[in-house]
Amino acid sequence: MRRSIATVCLSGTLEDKLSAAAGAGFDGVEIFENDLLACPLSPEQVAERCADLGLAVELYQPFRDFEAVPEELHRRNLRRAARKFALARRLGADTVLVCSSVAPEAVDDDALAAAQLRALADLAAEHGVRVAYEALAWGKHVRTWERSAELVLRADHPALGLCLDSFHVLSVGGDVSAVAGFPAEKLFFLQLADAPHMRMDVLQWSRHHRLFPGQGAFDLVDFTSRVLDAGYDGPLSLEVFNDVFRQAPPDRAAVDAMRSLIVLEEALVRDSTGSAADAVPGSAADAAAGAAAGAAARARRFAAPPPPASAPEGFAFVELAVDPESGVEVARTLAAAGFAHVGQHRSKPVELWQQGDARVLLNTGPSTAAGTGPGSGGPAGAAIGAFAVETADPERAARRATALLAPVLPRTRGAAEADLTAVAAPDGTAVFFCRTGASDGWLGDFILSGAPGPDRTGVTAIDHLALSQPFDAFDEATLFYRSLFGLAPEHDAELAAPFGLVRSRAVTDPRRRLRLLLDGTVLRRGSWAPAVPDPQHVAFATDDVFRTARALRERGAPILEVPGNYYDDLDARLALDPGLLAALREHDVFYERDGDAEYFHLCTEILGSRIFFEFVQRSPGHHGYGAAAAPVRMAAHRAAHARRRRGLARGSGRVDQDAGVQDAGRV
Ligand SMILES: O=C(O)c1ccc(O)c(O)c1
Ligand SMILES: [Mg+2]
Repeated sequence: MRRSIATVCLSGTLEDKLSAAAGAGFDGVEIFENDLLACPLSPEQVAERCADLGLAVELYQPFRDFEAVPEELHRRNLRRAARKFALARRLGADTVLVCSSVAPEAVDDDALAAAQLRALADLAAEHGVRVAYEALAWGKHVRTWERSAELVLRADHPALGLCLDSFHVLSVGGDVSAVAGFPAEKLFFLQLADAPHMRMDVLQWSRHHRLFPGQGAFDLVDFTSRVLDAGYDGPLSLEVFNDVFRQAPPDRAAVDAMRSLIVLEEALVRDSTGSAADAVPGSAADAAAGAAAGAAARARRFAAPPPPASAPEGFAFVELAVDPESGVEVARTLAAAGFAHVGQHRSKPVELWQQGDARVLLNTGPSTAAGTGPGSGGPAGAAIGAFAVETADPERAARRATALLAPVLPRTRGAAEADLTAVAAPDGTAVFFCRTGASDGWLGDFILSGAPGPDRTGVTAIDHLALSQPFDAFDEATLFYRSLFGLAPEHDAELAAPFGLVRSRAVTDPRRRLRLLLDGTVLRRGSWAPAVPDPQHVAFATDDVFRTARALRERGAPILEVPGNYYDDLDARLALDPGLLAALREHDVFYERDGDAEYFHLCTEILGSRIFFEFVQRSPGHHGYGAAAAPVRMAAHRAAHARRRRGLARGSGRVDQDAGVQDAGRV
């Protein structure tokens, strides 16, 4: 099926948008009126540009406030429509979108609405175009797709059909199951948009917060499959009004959009591998067989899906880009946590440190990270440059990543070194796919100088990585990490942090082997900024957080000091055993409880410019990430940072009021 994108999804001039759409591989576009009005090219030149770029002009839109009005206004509306139909022809578009009226003059009269739509369709046919009629969720009288469908049937004209837009249906809790009975030849256009659940005015929600499929909370697989199974065979067209995408680089947004369609199509055909012959009698099995048959039919209409995700087994390693100064501090802290320097890369200035199954690479050379994110370029100061996902089939995982348009990073490697593919995540982090146990695996690139020592500090593995996301890239990053590894969002939190709201979203695989925490600001940050911009952290799992805390303290690691108020509140809220409370307080350990399941975490101060380590002890039933304490932690990091800058010792009390402010954004 053809893949299309509305120009409203992308930032820039019409020309920017068209080249971005073509660059991402779209087959066509919906041209928005405002984009055309502001464009110096004539409609013919736009048509020519689209043809040169290999883009079909699938639709021109929107034409507003047409139906069910007094006769005099109807005549004027027809004149207006004639101009737009002629324009659509000049653009090479054969379909014009007409959205349901919001005009105060519109009356609640289906017979009148249908008659006027029929007149409109007559006019369209004279111009050689069609009208796709769409119910806006906030239309004056026509708000549901069912009502727009009734009008289309009642008007009964071959040049009049339906435009279904997932947002207008799903935002108000509608569903399209009844579309199965609607004539397929009148299904003219399908617009797809996702959105997060929000409780707000539906127009505002639609105009500001739509997302590409897979980035929000709507069930677009169900929605789209019903429309396709009803016989729709036009393009799948993304129509996303989003304040962030409107200011994001259009080339990247277009790739993000294309990735969302590839993943949606994959989900639409996924059942096709389930064989109907395996079905046992019974209604559930019949339904499953029906779904499988539907998916098989759909599969014939789509390009081949990407190779399936290879289930993640965990983190093979995390690589920290460090400069000589921060490198010393990071290494010292790792050593305090019981890590040993167990290997040296054969050709690069990269050290391998290990404790339990937690492996950390310290890279003092050029960062592996892509040139796009905050971890890239310039002296690292210490940042997460890369991480590697352990999987049984790293080659397939890499093929999936490239099929999902993840940029492959150019890599230099010495003779006989492992051929690892790395792709760049939207935040610039390099992502590798590995099989640690393999004879030709990545460990072979290191000269191993010994096993991790018997130094038991409790650290067993990497629990999760927290990656801060550039403001523009949060939703893109969610989709990227989800789709590459088959992860799903587990938690969404909005934290009232000291320097503004922070979004925090955890994504993980069904077995919770790979946990990623994505953080970003809710609003673009101004000049008032934290002393530690965009901190990232590596959270190590420990089986005894107090043992880890003691080891760190004895060896002089910079443990983050937690304010006493935090523990007083903990006591008030949870009525903890006094012994436990005292231990938490003594060791600067944060605590969270979910039913009987507990989560302990302790942090270091910032090492270098933006990373810190966290040590996490979770009971098996706890799937959180310490969100409750995050604002306290952020303030504590700022306090510690300011104190350090002033050369003061831990516990020296109040922070210099100016320290974090005047040097905001710098270290
Ligand atoms: O917000 C709007 O006005 C608008 C316009 C055209 C559409 O296709 C749509 O879904 C919404
Ligand atoms: Mg629409």
